[in-house]
Amino acid sequence: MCAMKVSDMVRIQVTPSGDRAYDVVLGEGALCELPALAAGRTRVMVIHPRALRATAAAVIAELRAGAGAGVETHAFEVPDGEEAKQLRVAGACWDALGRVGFTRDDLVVGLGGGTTTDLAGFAAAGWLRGVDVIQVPTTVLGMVDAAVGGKTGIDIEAGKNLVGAFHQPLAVLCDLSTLASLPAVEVRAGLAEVVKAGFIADPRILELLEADPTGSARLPELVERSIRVKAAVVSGDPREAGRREILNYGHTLAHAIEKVENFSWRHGAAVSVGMVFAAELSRLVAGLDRATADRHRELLRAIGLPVEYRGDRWPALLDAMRVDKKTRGRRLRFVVLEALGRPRGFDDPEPGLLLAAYGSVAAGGVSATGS
Ligand SMILES: NC(=O)c1ccc[n+]([C@@H]2O[C@H](COP(=O)([O-])OP(=O)(O)OC[C@H]3O[C@@H](n4cnc5c(N)ncnc54)[C@H](O)[C@@H]3O)[C@@H](O)[C@H]2O)c1
Ligand SMILES: O=C(O)C(=O)C[C@@H](O)[C@H](O)[C@H](O)COP(=O)(O)O
Ligand SMILES: [Zn+2]
Repeated sequence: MCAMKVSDMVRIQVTPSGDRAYDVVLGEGALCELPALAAGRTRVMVIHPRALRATAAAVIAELRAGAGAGVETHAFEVPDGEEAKQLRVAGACWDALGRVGFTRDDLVVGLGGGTTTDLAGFAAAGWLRGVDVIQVPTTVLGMVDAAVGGKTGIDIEAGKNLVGAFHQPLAVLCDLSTLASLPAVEVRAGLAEVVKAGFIADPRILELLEADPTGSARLPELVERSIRVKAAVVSGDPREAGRREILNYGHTLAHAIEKVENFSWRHGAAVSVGMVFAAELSRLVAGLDRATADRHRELLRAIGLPVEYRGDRWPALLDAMRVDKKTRGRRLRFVVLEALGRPRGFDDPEPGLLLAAYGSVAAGGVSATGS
């Protein structure tokens, strides 16, 4: 795998205050940096989904060849998709680490999409109260968002990502060649978080996607720009004491949709609907101009992402939003845009305004009493 010519890598530093700095390495062949980073460890556990069984085997072979004879390598397979982010799967990871006698100077590698990196990061955060993890995202969404910034966690019955930890990785290796096998529907899901980065901080992203909604012509640039947005935000506020919440744009409703749909919706698809809703709320409560609000729907639709959800689900969504992490007491909190690139928090919108904003995404009109 690493015998091929490795192109120049882009390196983006994340400097979380109070924690060690690390690089996000981006480019074709970034994975080839893993053996050197793993050298000197006694054990490496590669946590990967079923879909990446062959890639994991190749990574293990590279580690055996390049990390030194003393490194013992293990692979642990987890389910594809959101099914991996469950307590019983985290428990299975910890049992696997226990079986091989994983110690504090050993290394976990999270190889896969955002669900895998969230799970592997959480497993690493919990094991012996924290061991090193290197994240190797293999989806667009994982590269531009999930693997960067140290938010790890799992879902529980009460809601999405409700149990987790902040645990910064040692490095993030975004090898663009791993995206060759990624289905188009997963690329589109990842573009939702790219669009988010565009609206909250980097409007050039929106122009690039408007020119080519598949993103394919300029994917490396889109990924790099989005990582730069995320790296800058999490460096300033790694544990979401304040500003980091802007990365939650569109997510209050998105996480509620995911919960109401029993986690069968892709995260990126839910974020797409959530951003159309948040844009309309922004228009109603924060003075966002109509053209920028409409731009959300137009771009997300052009990409092929959903911009509507069931109108009869509003009561269930409202219930789910009450356990969002931004909620304080009984006050719901949303991220809104005052203008393009100017996000901020907004507390406790009037119920009528929330319902009106939901009207902008409600297929078949809103039914406030629900089904
Ligand atoms: N921690 C964070 O900051 C953060 C940020 C954004 C999203 N997330 C989380 O990320 C998750 C979504 O991540 P995702 O969209 O990457 O989904 P995912 O991890 O479910 O991956 C999508 C699917 O593609 C498969 N896959 C992964 N890489 C592949 C490849 N290269 N080729 C073929 N198949 C491949 C996976 O097995 C899965 O079936 C959600 O749980 C979301 O909450 C976390
Ligand atoms: O990194 C962050 O901070 C984000 O909010 C990024 C989001 O895209 C991501 O979906 C995150 O997992 C949501 O976090 P949560 O704290 O709302 O669960
Ligand atoms: Zn997200």
